[in-house]
Amino acid sequence: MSDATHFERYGEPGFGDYVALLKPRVMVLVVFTAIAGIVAAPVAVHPVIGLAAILFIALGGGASGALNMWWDADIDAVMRRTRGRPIPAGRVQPSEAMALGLVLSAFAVVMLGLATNWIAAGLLAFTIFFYAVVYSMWLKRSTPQNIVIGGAAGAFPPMIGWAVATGGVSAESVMMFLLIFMWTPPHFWALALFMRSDYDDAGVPMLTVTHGRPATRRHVWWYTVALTPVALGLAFTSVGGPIYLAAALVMHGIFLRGAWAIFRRDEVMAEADGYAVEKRVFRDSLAYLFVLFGAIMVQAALHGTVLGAFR
Ligand code: HEM
Ligand SMILES: CC(C)=CCC/C(C)=C/CC/C(C)=C/COP(=O)(O)OP(=O)(O)O
Repeated sequence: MSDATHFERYGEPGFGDYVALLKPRVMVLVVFTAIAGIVAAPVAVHPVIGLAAILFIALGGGASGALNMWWDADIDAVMRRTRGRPIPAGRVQPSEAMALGLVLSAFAVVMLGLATNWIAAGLLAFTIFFYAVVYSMWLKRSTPQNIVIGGAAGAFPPMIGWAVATGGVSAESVMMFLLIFMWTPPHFWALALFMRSDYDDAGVPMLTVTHGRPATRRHVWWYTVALTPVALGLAFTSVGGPIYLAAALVMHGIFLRGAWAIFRRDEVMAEADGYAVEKRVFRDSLAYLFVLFGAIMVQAALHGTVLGAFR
């Protein structure tokens, strides 16, 4: 085996490996929130421009995922959840992932700027920088506040979408940012609770590792409480309305109930049912953003801005 080539040992990289570098499953929700930002804006976007913008935001998001995978390959190799990723599994060379991430980032930003405007492109560039450099390279390995501050990266896409349509920033787009920003910690900590020792093994200072599980449970609850005024307050802005309000009341009620259950449990109770509550809250967190941003799009359709684009 010693004189086997790299590819004889690990297999040829396939197209699927390069797609996996772009974190496509997470990017579905990221792109969904960006689309909501585009359609909720009070300015109609031509459908072709809108579709192009969505494509370039998706490519930019994917590119930032590739840069994250390149930088984090060493810790991904240690964690059970991530050790099958293309770089730690040996199917893609780190330098290839870095090159893909850099080229795709530049392409996505320039194309978004040419297709729409440079405010939107600048926001996309900043988002990529924030995820790849501020979160991945700096905060992730240095502070348990990593996902609280770094989570801002994932909150920018609706603002990018809004800027695509309007060329600017507004109170509504900042509120949509805050919705994802405040949602990210409970989304992630619910998962960290049932991922057990993964982050300990990798030496990543996640809250579960630095402050322990009871503290993480308290944080899930209080961040979900803090999310309440943002989630409900959006209903009373120009992107909200009765449908959004109904969706927010139901989804936020479910999220609060789950966060409370997490707060009230200890590890013995969680072990006993295989972390069923934590797993459910994580799944519910994904449904939460899909439904709330879906409701924003429905409200936009009712306000006529979507249909207006086709007139
Ligand atoms: C710092 C911020 C965040 C952290 C640390 C985080 C962490 C994670 C982790 C570790 C997973 C586990 C599954 C996987 O490896 O794919 C996950 C899943 C997921 N996250 Fe997040 N997340 C963050 C922000 C976001 C944002 C902003 C979104 C979208 C708006 C998002 C959407 C998703 C989705 C859709 C999944 C499920 C993926 C699947 O089905 O495999 N996350 N997240
Ligand atoms: C448009 C644009 C540029 C969007 C970027 C959106 C963005 C920052 C998404 C990040 C969400 C995410 C996958 C975090 C995972 O944290 P991690 O990387 O620590 O998780 P891991 O342990 O699974 O690698």
